[in-house]
Amino acid sequence: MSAAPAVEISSLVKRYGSLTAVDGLSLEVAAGTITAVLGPNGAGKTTTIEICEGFRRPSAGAVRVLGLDPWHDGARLRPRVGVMLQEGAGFYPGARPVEMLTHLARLHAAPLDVEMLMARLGLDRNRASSDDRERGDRRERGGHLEHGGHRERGAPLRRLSGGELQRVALAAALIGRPELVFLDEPTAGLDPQGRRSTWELLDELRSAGVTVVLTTHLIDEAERLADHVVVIDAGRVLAEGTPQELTGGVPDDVIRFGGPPRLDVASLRAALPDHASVREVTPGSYEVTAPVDPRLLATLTSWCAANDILAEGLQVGHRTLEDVYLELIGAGRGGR
Ligand SMILES: Nc1ncnc2c1ncn2[C@@H]1O[C@H](COP(=O)(O)OP(=O)(O)OP(=O)(O)O)[C@@H](O)[C@H]1O
Repeated sequence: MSAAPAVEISSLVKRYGSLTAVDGLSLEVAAGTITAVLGPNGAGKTTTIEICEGFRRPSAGAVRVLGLDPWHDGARLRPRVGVMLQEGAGFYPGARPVEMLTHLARLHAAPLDVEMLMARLGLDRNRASSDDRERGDRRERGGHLEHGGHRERGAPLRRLSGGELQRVALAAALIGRPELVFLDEPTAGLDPQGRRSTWELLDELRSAGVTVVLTTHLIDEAERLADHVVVIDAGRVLAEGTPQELTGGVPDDVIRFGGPPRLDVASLRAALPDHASVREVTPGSYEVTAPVDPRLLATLTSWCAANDILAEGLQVGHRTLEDVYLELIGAGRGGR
C-alpha cells in the first residue's frame, strides 16, 4: 500500500529556553499502523507528540499530520485526531465520566456509543460499583447525598483512581472515531486486565484502519502491540524498525545465569572467545552476549566448575527488545 504517511516529522527541533528537548528528529508513521515511541524520561517523547497534536509550536523543522500542519490547521485536524493526555489532564473534575463522554460525543459527527465504549474500558463498573454505593451511603448517613443521583451516575472524575482516569482519558480520545490517535502512556497505572483490554481495543482500532501513535515505558507493550518501534533519546531517533528488525538486526544471543554477587567477570571474559562480552546486570545476575554454540556453553560451564560456581537458572535466549533498548540508551549516553 502506498498511502501517504499519517504523520511526517522532518528535522524537528523544539527548544525551551536554552534546553533543546527535540533535536533534529525525523520520523514517518504509516497510515493504519501502531507506532510505539520508546525513550527514557525527558527524551522528548511528549514534546514531539504535543507538537503533532498542535499544542506546541516547533522551533524548527516540519510536521504534517494527515497532510496538515498541526499548528496552523488545528481546527481542521481536531475532528479527525484523538488525543489522550497523561492522567486525564484538562478534564473538568466535577463531571462524571458518562457526562463528560456524552458531552464530547456531541461535538463529533459520528461518535462511538458512549455506553459501549465505557463497557469496553471497564468504566461501567464505576457507575454503580459497591464502592460507589458505599461512598453514597456514607454521604447519605452524613446527610450530604447530592440529589440521590450519585448511585446512578457514577463518581465524579476527581474521585476516580489513577487507573480509572486513564481509562476515561482513553475513551475521550476514541469517542469521536478518529482516523489517528495519539496516546501518551495509555496503560500507565492500569491493572493487568485494564492493560489487556486496552491492547485488545488498540488491535481492533488498527484492524479498522485507525493509525495509533503511542508513547510507553513498557517494552512488552511495544513488543506486543507495535508494527513500528521508535527509540528516542535526547530528542533524537536512536533506532527504529519493527520489533523483529530491532531485535534480529543484531546476531548476538545471550546466556543468562545466576551466581554469587561480584564474580570475577574479567576472568570469565578472558576464558571466552574474543567477541563475547560479560556483565553483571544486577548483583548475582550475569549475562554473556555472543553467538551461542555448544563450545561457548561448555567453556562457560567449565569456567564455573573451575571456580566452584553453580550457575543457577542458566538460560540461552535471543535478545529481547528490552536488551536492545537498554543497549541503545546506554550507548547513546556513553557517547555524550
Ligand atoms: N514546557 C516546558 N518548559 C521547559 N522545559 C520543558 C517543558 N516541557 C518539557 N520540558 C523539558 O523537555 C525535556 C523533554 O521532555 P518531554 O516531556 O518531552 O520528555 P518525555 O520523553 O515525554 O519524558 P517522560 O518519559 O518523563 O514523560 C525534559 O528535559 C523536560 O524537562
